[in-house]
Amino acid sequence: MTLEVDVALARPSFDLVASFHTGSGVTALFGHSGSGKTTLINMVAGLVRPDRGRILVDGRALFDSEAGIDLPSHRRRVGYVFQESRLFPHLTVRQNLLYGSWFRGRGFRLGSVDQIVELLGIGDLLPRRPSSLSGGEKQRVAIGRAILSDPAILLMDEPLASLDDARKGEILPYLERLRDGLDLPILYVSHSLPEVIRLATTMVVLAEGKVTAAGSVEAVMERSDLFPATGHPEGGSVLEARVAAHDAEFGLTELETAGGVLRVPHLDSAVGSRLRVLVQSRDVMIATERPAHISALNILAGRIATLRDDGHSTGEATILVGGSGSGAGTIRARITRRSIHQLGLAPGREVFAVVKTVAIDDRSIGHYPGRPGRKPEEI
Ligand SMILES: Nc1ncnc2c1ncn2[C@@H]1O[C@H](COP(=O)(O)OP(=O)(O)OP(=O)(O)O)[C@@H](O)[C@H]1O
Repeated sequence: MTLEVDVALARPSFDLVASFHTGSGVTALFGHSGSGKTTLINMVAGLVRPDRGRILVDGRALFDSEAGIDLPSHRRRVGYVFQESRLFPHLTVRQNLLYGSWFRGRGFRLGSVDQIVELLGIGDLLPRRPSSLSGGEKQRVAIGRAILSDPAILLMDEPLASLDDARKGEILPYLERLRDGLDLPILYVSHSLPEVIRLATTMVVLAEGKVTAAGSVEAVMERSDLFPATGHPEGGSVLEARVAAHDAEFGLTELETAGGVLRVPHLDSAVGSRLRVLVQSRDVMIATERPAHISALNILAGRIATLRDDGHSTGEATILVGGSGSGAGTIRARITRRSIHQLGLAPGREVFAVVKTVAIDDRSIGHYPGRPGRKPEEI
């Protein structure tokens, strides 16, 4: 599947000019509040009309100003999940789910209703009404309803935004199952970096109505210059990792990365699983000698590649860990300008990156899309 977007819209206080191409899996539209994410996803849905441009799904034009095409929403074959579930309060969960299927033609590409119910774990909820469901359950039903309309693409606008952390944690595995179990591309609006790292295959970064980067999550995260414009001055880096062992005594999981072993709180992933880990730059400290007598369990040896400061109080160091060449990984550390000065940090200097174990949890760990052990380029 492909999604091609090349659109422009001028509003009195806001211009949006966006162009990107993406494929299967989850494409995250990432950017800070007001960057144009909802406007863009609404253009794909047919709720906002671009001034000019084209939007194609698998080569099929949903909108093409030159050709005079502007399909109405109900003919676009898009499923839309909003921040709040927007279920019909007077219908049961079963009726809400089937409502989506009333609008589809014959045949359901994505599997049976039972399969979708099973995939989302909502079988027990079928006779209930939305008012008796938790926020996470409502969102799972809303996702089921959107899928059962048999869309060619699923649009999700911050579907976890109204949920607390516990509910978010509950729903994320279902989103991973959707991504890996259905042949359905998902355009996913988020301003949560951990969510993007966990779910997305591709990332499109928006700032002030412009696409500032688009590509694989790993490649985009390499671009530390992007993050100030996204409202995340403290970006991070994504390390490729493999589950090496579980330490039952202390409730830890050991991850092998290019830079060395990372110990993180216990993860529910089998030994051998391939993961990616977001290490946020604010969770990394730098030492010029290997620290001893320190509580942090993760000390990675490396060399400073770049150093940049904001001219005020803080700076960011990019540290190459695990040697050079293709085996190397990158870690970023956000530290004060005073520390840069006191430690005499400079590009080329050998240092140790210290990562707090508790800074990495389920929400900053993503399974590679597809079956465990597969890398994105193999899918
Ligand atoms: N109907 C409208 N008329 C005029 N301006 C609008 C309209 N809808 C949105 N805007 C403006 O367009 C800009 C982008 O808004 P949009 O909702 O797309 O951003 P966003 O990235 O989704 O933000 P958030 O994360 O807060 O939802 C904002 O400046 C907003 O005020």
